[in-house]
Amino acid sequence: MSQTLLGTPDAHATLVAAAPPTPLLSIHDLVVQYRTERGLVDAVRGVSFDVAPGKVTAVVGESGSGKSTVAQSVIGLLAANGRIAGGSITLNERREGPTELVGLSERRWRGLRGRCIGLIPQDPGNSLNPVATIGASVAESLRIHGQKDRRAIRGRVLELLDQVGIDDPVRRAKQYPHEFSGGMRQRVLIATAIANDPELLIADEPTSALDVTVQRTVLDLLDRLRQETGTGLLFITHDLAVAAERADSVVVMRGGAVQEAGPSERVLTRPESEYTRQLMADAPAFGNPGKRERIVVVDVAEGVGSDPEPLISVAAPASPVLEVRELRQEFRGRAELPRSSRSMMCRLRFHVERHTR
Ligand SMILES: Nc1ncnc2c1ncn2[C@@H]1O[C@H](COP(=O)(O)OP(=O)(O)OP(=O)(O)O)[C@@H](O)[C@H]1O
Repeated sequence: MSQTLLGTPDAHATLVAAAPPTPLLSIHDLVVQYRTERGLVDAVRGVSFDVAPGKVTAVVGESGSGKSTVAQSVIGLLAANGRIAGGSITLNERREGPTELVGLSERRWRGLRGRCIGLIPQDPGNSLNPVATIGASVAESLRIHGQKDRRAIRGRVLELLDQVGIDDPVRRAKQYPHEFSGGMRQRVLIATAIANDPELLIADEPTSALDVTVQRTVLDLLDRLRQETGTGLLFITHDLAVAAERADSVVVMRGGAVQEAGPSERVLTRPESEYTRQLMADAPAFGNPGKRERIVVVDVAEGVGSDPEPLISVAAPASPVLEVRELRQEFRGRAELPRSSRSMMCRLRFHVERHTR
């Protein structure tokens, strides 16, 4: 007598293997409001999406679309005038299983924040205590979560600094934030965020305050650490090109709502929503190559005197100064401009594809 398909052990194994993994984070129908002089404002209106374990989910959208509000809700750090008015945020926590984050008491948040969810903030300049040494800042995140043994803490701090690529950690740990560059400070903040092996990292525009040359190394570092530790990453960015390069899935937000969500490869190559298409068309380093015009940049010179901006000459620009200014911005995101040789002519040749409207 033939067995039913479901009855065979092999078929069962196949079905189990094919089942999608339980999401690390599930946001369902999230509504967030801010109290303002004009009354209550809905900043997030019914947002739902998941973050898979060990994967990168990028939330993209223009300024004011609600990206940071979602991130702040997930880590329980909404501004004092903000409140979650509806929905749920469930963290599938390694130790305690599914944990509802909406309505969590501050006491429970203190146990969870930093231990289960790490935050990499936007501005490394303002996020470290200026009067604490680098070592003390990283150590603090370990102490908060119960680490008491001074020797173990010191060892772990040095290990973390080394892990995020800070040379000579013994010497560096004794220095203060002002002795570190922006990129180095961001590495320290990443070390702090991963100190307690969180299952979820939230990075809110982690490189937007950094020089373009440093942005890539910091993003590479995040990629490497994520792969090493298996941490899921909720990545807030306005940069679609970065999302395309780094994210497994993308959530496109507009006006506090999700316009479109799915695997980044699909969303950013075959968008279903007109808004995503528009965002892609407007992104300088992104979009439909068929709609681009090629401009050859013939010279880039370091700015001189009171104008530190790079001076860029283009062959046959479609229109004058304004576009050259736009091009400077575009360069920031695309190529390393030589900064060291001020006033020295740098003969560089770049091919820049510029979107034409
Ligand atoms: N503390 C606040 N009080 C009142 N309104 C706020 C507050 N914080 C944010 N908002 C408003 O909520 C909406 C969403 O803001 P949010 O910062 O989440 O957007 P965003 O997509 O992260 O933007 P950006 O990329 O500029 O940071 C905006 O209309 C913003 O003005």
